[in-house]
Amino acid sequence: MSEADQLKALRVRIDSLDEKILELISERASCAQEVARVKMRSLAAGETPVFYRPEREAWVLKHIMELNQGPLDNEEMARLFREIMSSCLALEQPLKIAYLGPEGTFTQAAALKHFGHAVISRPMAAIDEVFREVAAGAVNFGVVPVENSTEGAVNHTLDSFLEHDMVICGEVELRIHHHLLVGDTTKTDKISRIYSHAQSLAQCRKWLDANYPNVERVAVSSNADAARRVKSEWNSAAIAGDMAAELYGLSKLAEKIEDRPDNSTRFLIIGSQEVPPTGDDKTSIIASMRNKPGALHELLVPFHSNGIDLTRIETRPSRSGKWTYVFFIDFVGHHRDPLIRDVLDRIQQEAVALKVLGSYPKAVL
Ligand SMILES: C=C(O[C@@H]1C=C(C(=O)O)C=C[C@H]1O)C(=O)O
Repeated sequence: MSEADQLKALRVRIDSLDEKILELISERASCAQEVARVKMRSLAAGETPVFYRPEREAWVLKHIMELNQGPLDNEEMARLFREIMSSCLALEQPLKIAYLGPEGTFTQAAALKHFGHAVISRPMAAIDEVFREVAAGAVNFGVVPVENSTEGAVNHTLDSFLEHDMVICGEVELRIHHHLLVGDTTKTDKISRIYSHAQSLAQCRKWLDANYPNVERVAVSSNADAARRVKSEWNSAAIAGDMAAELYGLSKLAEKIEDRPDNSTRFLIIGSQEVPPTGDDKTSIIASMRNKPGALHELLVPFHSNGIDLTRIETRPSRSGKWTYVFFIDFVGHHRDPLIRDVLDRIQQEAVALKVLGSYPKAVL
């Protein structure tokens, strides 16, 4: 067979597969619509339906990854299913998501990675505003950064948990690649100012020291904001990610300039919905202890004696007294697991205050 004939035959096959995929996706979407009808029918008076089920979505993605035999890798396949589920859920109810904006931030990328693209996403000017928007019920969920593998905790987010009653419903992890971006009119040999968010400047500190030691580094409210400023200034550059580069039509003078190649940020999904166990969950708590010797030890012993895996511990000033602290702790397990309940009961006896921020499926993607 000639090359042209072979290609023709393959394209006929692809067309027929696409038709089958189309039919199957439509059938799947109809099932999701039916799920919505069933949920509506069994609603008690005054009750609002819950369409979004993070624990179910985590299971679907994991199931797909287990079944997948290639040639697409697991992450790629799960990403496709993530989008199918997002569109199916939007038929039931399009989710409204507030995120730390403006458009083009890594937090927006995290929101889309977690929920897929079929959501209504609203950029907020500050982390606290995301919390307030969720608390006011103006959106279903919020997305905020909580820690970076190079720079550590995002304190604004931790402190916001002290001020708002919020449930953590999920987590997302995103590899963060930073680029040095310039506009069409930038004179690249005359750059005298580099804009970015303070976290991003810190994540690229060594690269900047080596390549632009004498250039002023200006911290702005987000790296998308940095990218926007560069558009109209011939002597400045921005450090930002792909989304911001695309959004503001900037080009990359240098790519992947983060000091650590595994630079990642973890984001939290905040809302008001408790998530049932999936068998592969994490829990976040805030505990404040009496200000006495051995307080931290007392807090940690119950975890150790029950063999619970702590994934993170962070300390912040409590704001209720000078030199008193609260501990933010993440660990593996769900607060409904009997073992975890036992640990929490033991901590409760020693702590001045204990707040379970939420149990949620471990990030799948
Ligand atoms: C279909 C459902 O509702 C939503 C859509 C899902 C999907 O498309 O697979 C999964 C969970 C829910 O977020 C359901 O509850 O099963």
